[in-house]
Amino acid sequence: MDIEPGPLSVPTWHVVVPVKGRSGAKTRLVPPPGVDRGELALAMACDALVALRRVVPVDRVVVVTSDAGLAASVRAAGAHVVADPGTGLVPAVEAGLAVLPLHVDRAVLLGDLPALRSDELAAALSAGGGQERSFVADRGDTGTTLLLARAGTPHDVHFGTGSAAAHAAAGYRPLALEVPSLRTDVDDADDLRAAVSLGCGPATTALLPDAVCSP
Ligand SMILES: Nc1nc2c(ncn2[C@@H]2O[C@H](COP(=O)(O)OP(=O)(O)OP(=O)(O)O)[C@@H](O)[C@H]2O)c(=O)[nH]1
Ligand SMILES: C=C(OP(=O)(O)O)C(=O)O
Repeated sequence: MDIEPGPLSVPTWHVVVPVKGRSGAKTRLVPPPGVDRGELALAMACDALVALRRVVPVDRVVVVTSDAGLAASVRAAGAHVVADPGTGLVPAVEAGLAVLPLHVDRAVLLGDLPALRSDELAAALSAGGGQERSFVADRGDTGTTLLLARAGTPHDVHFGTGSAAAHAAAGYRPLALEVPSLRTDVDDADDLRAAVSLGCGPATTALLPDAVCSP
């Protein structure tokens, strides 16, 4: 999180990132032997946050979490922390959005994107600037990884199973972009392999045994 903003900066978006605490995180993901699931979930979120930080000024980042360690490092970096209401993903996202005024562009980026690349995120945020409401679907086209609403347009959040269709039904336009790192959310071991083949960030890579990182 101590990375200076680079030339990719897309300054108009404020971005909410929900990150579950260690316990109860990523229950569908069977981690490689010897890897703690909660630590892996947090590492993936850290890699996503570092990529985000290269694109958006840190004081426009809002992390919703109950994890004290993550909250402390996020605050130290200059981003905002909102306490997790503890009632699931949608309430967590809504709690983050609630601290942002309607008159700014507001994005929600999920935190399970360990291979996220700044240039792909910047491309999506730029494309979202052309729509009132838009989203990026996950690689299976069923979930949502990035949800965007321009200034003045309220969000209508439907994260969870089948969220891509739900967001489309709510009037969000799908952004058809070549952004594999932004579409590769990690729910299970197959997703983790896909993320590794794209190249995970350093926090995730450091946790994974060499066998997982080898082709
Ligand atoms: N703050 C917060 N973030 C959440 C919550 N539920 C999910 N998230 C985050 O939202 C993103 C996508 O969530 P999921 O894929 O449902 O993750 P998960 O609940 O850890 O995984 P499963 O247990 O396998 O469903 C991840 O970054 C999670 O950390 C929640 O209740 N609170
Ligand atoms: C959180 C979502 O689903 P999944 O956990 O299946 O990625 C979603 O796409 O809104």
